Amino acid sequence: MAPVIEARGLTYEYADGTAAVRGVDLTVEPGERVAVVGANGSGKSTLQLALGGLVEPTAGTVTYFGETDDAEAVRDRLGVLLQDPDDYLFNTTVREDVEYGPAQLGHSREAARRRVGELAAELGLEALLDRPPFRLSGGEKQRAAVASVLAFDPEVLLLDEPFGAVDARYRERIRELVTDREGTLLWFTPSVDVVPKVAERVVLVSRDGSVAADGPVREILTDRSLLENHGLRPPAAVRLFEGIVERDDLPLTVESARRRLRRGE
Ligand SMILES: Nc1ncnc2c1ncn2[C@@H]1O[C@H](COP(=O)(O)OP(=O)(O)OP(=O)(O)O)[C@@H](O)[C@H]1O
Repeated sequence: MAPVIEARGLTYEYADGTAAVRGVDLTVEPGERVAVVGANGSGKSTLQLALGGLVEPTAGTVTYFGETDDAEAVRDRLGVLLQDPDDYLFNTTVREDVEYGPAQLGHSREAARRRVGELAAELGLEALLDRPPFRLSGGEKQRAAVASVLAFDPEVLLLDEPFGAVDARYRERIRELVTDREGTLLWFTPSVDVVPKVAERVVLVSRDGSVAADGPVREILTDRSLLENHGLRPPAAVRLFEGIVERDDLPLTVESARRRLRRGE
């Protein structure tokens, strides 16, 4: 099967000359779960826009499904969640916003309603569906935006900081909704702690917008000097056990660190 996304020499410069993405080569295979991590301002959001076909690259190419360079031709297969939930919520009610995607794709009204009902229950939006989106809190807006992207069940999800202002309970729900589904995932975030739970591969973006490293989660998240050189640090569980157990044995999540402590290893 052809790669879902294949970027070659992908570069994006803003009008003021800021080169936010530089010469990125990235191949994402069907079903892969990739976390794109990097410090604030390293270019993750811009990379997401360029990979999602929402900005025209200044140089380089992005090919989708081995078929086309035109993101609009595959728009219904890409679920792009931007960092700012206000970009999604433009209808009179939250319900209309969440139903918008499935309706655009010609799903039956009944199927759309059912899917929206399921997502609303999962994401605690039921009481909010008939409210205007601008009356929601930051975390509620973020949950509604996540629901609107998941509602049309795209083959590829490109999520920029989907946790945003969301509290711990709904973070867990969003994480489950996203990882329980089949399909390809690109999760863009400056916080590495969530990465082992959502991805098996990490792309580390350098402050100059290029790719500094691309590899398995364990290899990258246990490399303190690599992460520190790029403005990040290892996850809490790694920091706790660093120097106490071998690198290959480091727990990557707090949950596995806790299990380790319980067993007294
Ligand atoms: N509209 C714009 N015009 C000019 N420069 C911009 C614009 N938007 C972003 N930038 C710059 O591009 C660079 C990359 O920004 P981007 O938002 O892609 O980074 P990021 O890694 O997503 O950051 P964060 O973790 O803070 O969300 C930064 O230097 C930023 O200041």
